[in-house]
Amino acid sequence: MSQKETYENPDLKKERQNCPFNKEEITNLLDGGKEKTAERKQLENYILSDEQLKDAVPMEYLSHADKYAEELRKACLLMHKLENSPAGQVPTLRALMGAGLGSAVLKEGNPLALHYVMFIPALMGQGTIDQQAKWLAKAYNLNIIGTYAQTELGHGTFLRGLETTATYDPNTQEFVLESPSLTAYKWWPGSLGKTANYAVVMAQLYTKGKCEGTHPFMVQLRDEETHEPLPGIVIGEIGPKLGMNTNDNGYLGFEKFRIPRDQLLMKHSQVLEDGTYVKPTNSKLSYATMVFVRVVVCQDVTTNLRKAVTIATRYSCVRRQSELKPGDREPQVMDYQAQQNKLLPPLAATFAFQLASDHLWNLYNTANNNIEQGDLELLPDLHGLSCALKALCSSEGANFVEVCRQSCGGHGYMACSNFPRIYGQVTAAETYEGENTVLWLQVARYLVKTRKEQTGGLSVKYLIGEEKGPKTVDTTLEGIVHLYRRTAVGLVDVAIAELEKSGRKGEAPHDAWNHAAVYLIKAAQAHARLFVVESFVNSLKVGNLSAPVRTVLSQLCELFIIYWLLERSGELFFVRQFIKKRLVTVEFQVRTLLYVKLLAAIRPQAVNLVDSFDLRDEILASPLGCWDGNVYQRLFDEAAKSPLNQSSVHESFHKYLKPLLKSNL
Ligand SMILES: CCC/C=C/C(=O)SCCNC(=O)CCNC(=O)[C@H](O)C(C)(C)COP(=O)([O-])OP(=O)([O-])OC[C@H]1O[C@@H](n2cnc3c(N)ncnc32)[C@H](O)[C@@H]1OP(=O)([O-])[O-]
Ligand SMILES: Cc1cc2nc3c(=O)[nH]c(=O)nc-3n(C[C@H](O)[C@H](O)[C@H](O)COP(=O)(O)OP(=O)(O)OC[C@H]3O[C@@H](n4cnc5c(N)ncnc54)[C@H](O)[C@@H]3O)c2cc1C
Repeated sequence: MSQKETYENPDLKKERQNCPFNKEEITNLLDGGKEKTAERKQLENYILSDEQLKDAVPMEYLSHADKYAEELRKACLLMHKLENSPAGQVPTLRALMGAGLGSAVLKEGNPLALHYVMFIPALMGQGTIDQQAKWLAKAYNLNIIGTYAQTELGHGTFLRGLETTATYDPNTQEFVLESPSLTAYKWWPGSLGKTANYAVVMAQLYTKGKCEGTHPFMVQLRDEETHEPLPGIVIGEIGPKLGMNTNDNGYLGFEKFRIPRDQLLMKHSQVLEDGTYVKPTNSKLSYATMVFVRVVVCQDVTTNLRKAVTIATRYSCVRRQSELKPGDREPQVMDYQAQQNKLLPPLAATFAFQLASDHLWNLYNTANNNIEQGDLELLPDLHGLSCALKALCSSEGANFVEVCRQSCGGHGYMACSNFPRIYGQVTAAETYEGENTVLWLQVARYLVKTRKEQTGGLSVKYLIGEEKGPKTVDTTLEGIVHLYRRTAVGLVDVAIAELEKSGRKGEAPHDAWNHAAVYLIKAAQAHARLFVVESFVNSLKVGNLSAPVRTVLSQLCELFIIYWLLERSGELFFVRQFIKKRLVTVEFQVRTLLYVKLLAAIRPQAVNLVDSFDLRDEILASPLGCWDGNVYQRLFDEAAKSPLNQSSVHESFHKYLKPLLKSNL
């Protein structure tokens, strides 16, 4: 453990005794190997021991502007620390940008995040070699700080509807950027409000009088010395949000703002000096930065979920409430089956999401290397899978975080529990980088196309040809996975039947699509769940796991896939064969029995499992989830920090309350 205190709550101590598996083995598995664990720990010691990176007062008590200034101070200090990092610059940067180590220092949001997460990836993915040579070193050295400015006040989802224009002027060989209306103003880009002085801006490219669609442009926004907005740039911050308040999301307008021709990022398409437009091999290549972030979001959400589950699980073993057996001592709330039903599925989900995200990350790297060589074959599968997993992990993740909060009763509602921040971050991921419903519909488009044309990538191969496998109840893991597969195929077929029905009624394809949306979304979600479940089951078949670790992970895997099946049992009714063979009822009864048994089997290992995540107290940032379980003392200590507790009578008493008390109303 990273920190062993002298005090350890006796209930937690008991939970940790006789752990049947080696926690470190799971830690290493999640980190990606023993060396990676050692590297992470070394890095955490390096960063978290720096007194200057600690908060003097909890962020909640600072004003909006002070919060920003304080997080920016720490973000800049972190960047200085990169140079001497024991783990090397790149691994340190990665760790600092995510929901793990970075969030222990920058709790309200990193004002430099967009620079690393989108601006640099956009330069790499969209810039030519020459453009990269010109800008990348400056960006890496932090001589310039950038963001990704795409969304506008009027349009975020519908990129073809963006209004910002970049019109080529062959006389001066410049593009003229213009925001033709209020709704054309960029709105939302992170770091834009106060931090960034450059941006990759997505705008409709006009040349020779023709619109060629949205393209990425490298744009300087602020003076490199004074940081004042350049003439023709209207810029500001959009104000407080549900969470991530120091990411300084901003707005941006252009008033006939000119940039040189070579600031169109021209890796995939070009505008020649005379204004001739050269098309990309695929018009969606300009969307590639979003694909990258969707992949990363899955990992980030998983880390956040791990934090929420650790806090709720430890607290649930410390918290004693009510009566289980009449007259007995109040039990740990974790001993209620109802509490296990809340917390063990999200615990299992952390493993399921991580394994699926690992698969997606591998696909991303392979596809990206191929794209660099001009081979776009994997692009549709990458787009389909990244949309599916981003939408699934963020939506399920946000629901699970909220359940974790509720499982901590009143104390879970305290800001210091850290649930509000974790929730704020996870639910943001349901919206940014493609609103989830919109992404589900993109996935459905790919599924329908695959099923109809009988051709598609690896993740949709099961939709090609007749499905095989047992048609009766089969209680093995393989049997359950097959049930997921049949449900996913069945729902795609139901959606296609719905589309065809509307077609026969004479509806145009776009109307038919809109009228089948409920079915299409269900099909896309079933597909995403199938992928996660298959990844979990297949991952347990390979690898050098010790028998005790394999046992507990298999239990979690089984629990999770049964949990989802029961949660979504309604969808089985859409698949006609299941009803015909009365499969639904049998499935439901058999699985519920097994599910309840698994809750009881995993319960004794819950604390050991979250311990194996090896999340330091600074990362959990919650009195409820600390390793030592000293919950009540820590809650008291947090309350003592409230400015309202710095005097016994607040000055407002004399100003307002006393006159009221004396007024005899
Ligand atoms: C820290 C985080 C900070 C946050 C930052 C942000 O939020 S930044 C802001 C984040 N903002 C957002 O995320 C905005 C979300 N909106 C979007 O991404 C797009 O507007 C859209 C994808 C919804 C539709 O786009 P559209 O109307 O242009 O397209 P269409 O529907 O007509 O489909 C045509 C074809 O293109 C295919 N295809 C589509 N995308 C891709 C792709 N990436 N790759 C490959 N292919 C792709 C699609 O499959 C279809 O193929 P088919 O069937 O013909 O073979
Ligand atoms: C925290 C945060 C950070 C962000 N950071 C950035 C950033 O750095 N850079 C940037 O450019 N943008 C950023 N964004 C913007 C973000 O990408 C958009 O908000 C997002 O893509 C959703 O677009 P929208 O706001 O236009 O929603 P809308 O599309 O207006 O969604 C409203 C509703 O309409 C529905 N809807 C829309 N289209 C369809 C459809 N075709 N079919 C069915 N339903 C539909 C949606 O499902 C939703 O329910 C950020 C947003 C947030 C919240």
